[in-house]
Parts: sequence; C-alpha cells; structure tokens
Amino acid sequence: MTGAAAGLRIQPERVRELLRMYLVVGSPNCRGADPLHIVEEALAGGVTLVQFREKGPGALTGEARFALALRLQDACRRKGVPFIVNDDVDLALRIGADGVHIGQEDESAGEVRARIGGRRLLGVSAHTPEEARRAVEQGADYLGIGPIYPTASKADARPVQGTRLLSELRSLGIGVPMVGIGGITAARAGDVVRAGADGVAVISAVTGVPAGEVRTGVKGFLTKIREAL
Ligand SMILES: Cc1ncc(COP(=O)(O)OP(=O)(O)O)c(N)n1
Ligand SMILES: Cc1ncsc1CCOP(=O)(O)O
Ligand SMILES: [Mg+2]
Repeated sequence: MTGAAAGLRIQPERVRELLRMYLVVGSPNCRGADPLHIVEEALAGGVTLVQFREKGPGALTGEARFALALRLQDACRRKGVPFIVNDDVDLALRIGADGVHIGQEDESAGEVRARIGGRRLLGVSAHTPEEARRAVEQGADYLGIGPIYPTASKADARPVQGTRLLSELRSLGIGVPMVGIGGITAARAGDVVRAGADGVAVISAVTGVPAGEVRTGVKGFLTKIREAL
C-alpha cells in the first residue's frame, strides 16, 4: 500500500453511527474564517465524521491544500473522529486518511477500493437504485444520497430529489449505511433520517454560520437526528 497506514478497519455497525452528523468542509465554504477553527468547533459540538472537500472557487491547491488537509486531520485525530478525503485518492493515501468519498464522475468504486484497501472507508454518491447496487457490489461502505434539497454549495449538483430515493432504496431492501446530503438544516434533518438515512451530511448549515454558533448549531442537529432515529 502506498502512503501512510490507515487505522483499524471500521466495522459496518460503527459506520451508521459515524454517519449521524457528517461535516463536509473546505476553505471556500468557510467565508474567510479559519477552516481549522470551524472544524474544531464542529468537533466540540459532536460531529461524527469529517470530509475534506477542498473544491470550488478559491480552493487551495498543491502544498497549501496538502497542509490544510493535514491540519484538519490532526484536529479530527485528537477527537477520535475519522477523516475522509473527497475525490482525491492520492491525497488520502499520502496523509493516511481514514477513507475516501467519490461520486459517479470520479474514479470507479472498484478501482478506488483496490487502491485504498479494505481498512479505509469508501463512500460513494448514488442517484438511482442501480447506482446504489453497483456501488455496494464494488465495495462501498456507505452511500451519499442527494441533493435532497436545493443547495448552493455544489455548482454541478444533480436535480433535487427530496427524500424519495432514500425511501425507495430502503423499500427495495438496500440496507447499506446511507447519508443524505444537500440543503439539509437542523429543521429538516429529522425528515431525512425518518426517510431512511442513518444521518446527514452538511456543508453550509455548519460552515456558513458565525464561528461562535457552529458548536451549538451542531448540537441542535444532533438533537433532531436522535429524536428521529
Ligand atoms: C457524503 C457525501 N455525499 C455526496 C457527495 C457528493 O460527491 P460527488 O457527487 O462526487 O460530488 P463532489 O462532492 O465531488 O463535488 C459528497 N461529497 N459527500
Ligand atoms: C457535495 C454535495 N453533494 C450533493 S449536494 C452537496 C452540497 C451540500 O452542501 P450544503 O449542505 O451546503 O447544501
Ligand atoms: Mg466527487
């Protein structure tokens, strides 16, 4: 295996718990605030998983991107929260991340699973039952389902689907851990979980509020999620 070693393999039952309150974050989402401070506040509030998604206008590149990934990962390690890299398998391997999240336009799930081995988490975005089944066959540990609601955080997002696909996948007997993403607020989190998600993945509802409100905002999400489980 290339790069730094990952930690112990995360058991499937633990994956559902890790997906409860999943922060997706990059510097372009932090509106001038220090991403490390935002992530530390979100960790203090109780986020269960963090994804480094350094993407979009003004995103860091090269060594600055690498250095930010390491700083955020260190903060997560101090709290025992797994750290996932979006899209970039090389970066994930280089920093010894706990996993990778890919979409349908990225490297295939089977190729990524082969590259990251069995001990790192693999998350795959799916928009249809067929994509969901294929991702699971190719080794996905969890699925990202969305956009559930309108989002301003992804320029090339697919059409909004509401909670329909989550319910459909569960009614088809697809039991893999799933997280909803896209326009999710604390007020909407319960509906997403009741539709079948194990948790919610969020960018702007956490990174787009004043830094002093991040911690209580995350706690508010967790309250709504626990009520809905
Ligand atoms: C948890 C989670 N779910 C879905 C996505 C979206 O991934 P993708 O479709 O590859 O789009 P980008 O995030 O790469 O723009 C995600 N990142 N995380
Ligand atoms: C990465 C991604 N994939 C589908 S929607 C989305 C953006 C989610 O961001 P927000 O929580 O701000 O709507
Ligand atoms: Mg992607």
